Amino acid sequence: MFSLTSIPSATSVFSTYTTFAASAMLARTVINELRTLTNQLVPHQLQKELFARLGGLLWSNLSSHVTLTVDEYNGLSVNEIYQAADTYLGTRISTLNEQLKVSKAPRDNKISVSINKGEKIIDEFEGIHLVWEFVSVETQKTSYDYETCGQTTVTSEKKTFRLGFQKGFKEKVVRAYLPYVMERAKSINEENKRVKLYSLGGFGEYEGGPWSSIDFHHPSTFETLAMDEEVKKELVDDLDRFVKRKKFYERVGKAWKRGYLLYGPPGTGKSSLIAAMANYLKFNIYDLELTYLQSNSELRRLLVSTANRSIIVIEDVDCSVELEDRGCGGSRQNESQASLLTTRLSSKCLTLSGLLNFIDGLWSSCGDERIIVFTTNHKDKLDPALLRPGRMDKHIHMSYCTPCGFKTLAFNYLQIKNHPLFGEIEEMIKEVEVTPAEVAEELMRSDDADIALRGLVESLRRKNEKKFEEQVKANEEEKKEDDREQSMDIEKCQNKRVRRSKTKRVVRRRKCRL
Ligand SMILES: Nc1ncnc2c1ncn2[C@@H]1O[C@H](COP(=O)(O)OP(=O)(O)OP(=O)(O)O)[C@@H](O)[C@H]1O
Ligand SMILES: [Mg+2]
Repeated sequence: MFSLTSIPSATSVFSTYTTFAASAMLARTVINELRTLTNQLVPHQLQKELFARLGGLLWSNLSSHVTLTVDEYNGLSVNEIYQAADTYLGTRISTLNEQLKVSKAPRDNKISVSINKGEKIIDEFEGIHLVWEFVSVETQKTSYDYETCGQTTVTSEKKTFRLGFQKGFKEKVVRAYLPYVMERAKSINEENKRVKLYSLGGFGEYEGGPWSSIDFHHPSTFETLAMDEEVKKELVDDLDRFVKRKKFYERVGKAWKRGYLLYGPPGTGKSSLIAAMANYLKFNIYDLELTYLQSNSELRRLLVSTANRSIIVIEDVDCSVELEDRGCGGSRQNESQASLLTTRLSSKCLTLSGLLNFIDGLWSSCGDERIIVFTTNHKDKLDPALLRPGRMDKHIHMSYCTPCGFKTLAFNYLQIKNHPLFGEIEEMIKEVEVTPAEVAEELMRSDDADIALRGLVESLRRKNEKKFEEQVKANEEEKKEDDREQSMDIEKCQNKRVRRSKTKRVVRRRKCRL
């Protein structure tokens, strides 16, 4: 991965010092002193020149130091240390670096800055002074091209980072500093990561496996989500705790997995909440359509090919599988029919709780964090086994819009925190069942807050009237039903009375005969 080159010591400006540590300390002190002094007296351009020369002088003259060479490629495979260094050093560029490169990938949001050939970056780690240098060597290869029947010249660039430090720290640099650089690079990459949406089927970039992906640009975040503030905070805390608990899950011997069941009427934000979770954690989303599945082995293959730090989503779980007891073994005969769920195309039984067990077994062996989310509009239709405690870790109810939710939406869509119509709207929202999606639709109708809010008041009023009419109708129906039952009762009573009087007459006649 990297090679070690010992550079022989040359005549040192610090030759009076016998230990490397002492000379390094002195060097640092001198540099710092000079830095303070020159900051006050010497112009910036001159400073750079001075430090470049002094740095070079010190490094080449220290009694002994080591240079680690980190090539971009290790044979045919990429060198992860090179990649990590490239990412990490992007954050260590100082005002003294002047030869910089900038780049931006087509779908990236950020411009990345890196050092150019020959530039040096100074770093400090637990008292070790380190100098990184970027080296790039262009090589030209001439070969015979059979297509053009002539010579072609291919230019390739061999990129390397050289890391110099005092020899005595070799162990510490390899064992502590480089892992630190890799760890930092990982979190920088996570911060800049683009979330991807993976689906089964044929859209997006096909990456060789069963999933194809597209960049996920859903704008939903926890700030824009209209939901009970307490539930929201609880969920964010739960996610934070979950991602930090690798050791805990290892200790208790459980798969590092968290399951959420989101339930509520259409348009209350279940899918938006999943998007907010993915954006918050920077986890990719895998949209698992159970109806596509042909067999359990296919399910296994799909789950195995999902990457770690991801959210597996099974939407509308009450509809994505058919309820059947066809093809199930004897042991399943006792289970309620509702708990037997088979995929449409499969003749094998697959219960959702079984699916969870299956996932547990699979993921406990790979040790990476996964989240699984089920959504449904009808919690009551779900497999009771799935609702048992311990199956899904959290059940989250996405409700109709609340006054508080309305304020969040008004801020999202109109950037307002108050308005004379707010009071009236909040009162109406308490009375009417309106989804956040419906409120959002009204608020989107105009950029003018007055117009948009008046439109919302109107639509809430219409909804209220409709609700009132429906209520009146329902009351009338109920009354009709009551009347019908009452008249049936009267009829029954009359018939009974007739029967009873007939019986009495018969009894009287019998008595008379006696
Ligand atoms: N709670 C919410 N907060 C913010 N916006 C919301 C919320 N609920 C719905 N919306 C808006 O309505 C649109 C539809 O919502 P979404 O798809 O998240 O609802 P859903 O509950 O998943 O519905 P379904 O059950 O039909 O899948 C969203 O794109 C968003 O603009
Ligand atoms: Mg949805």
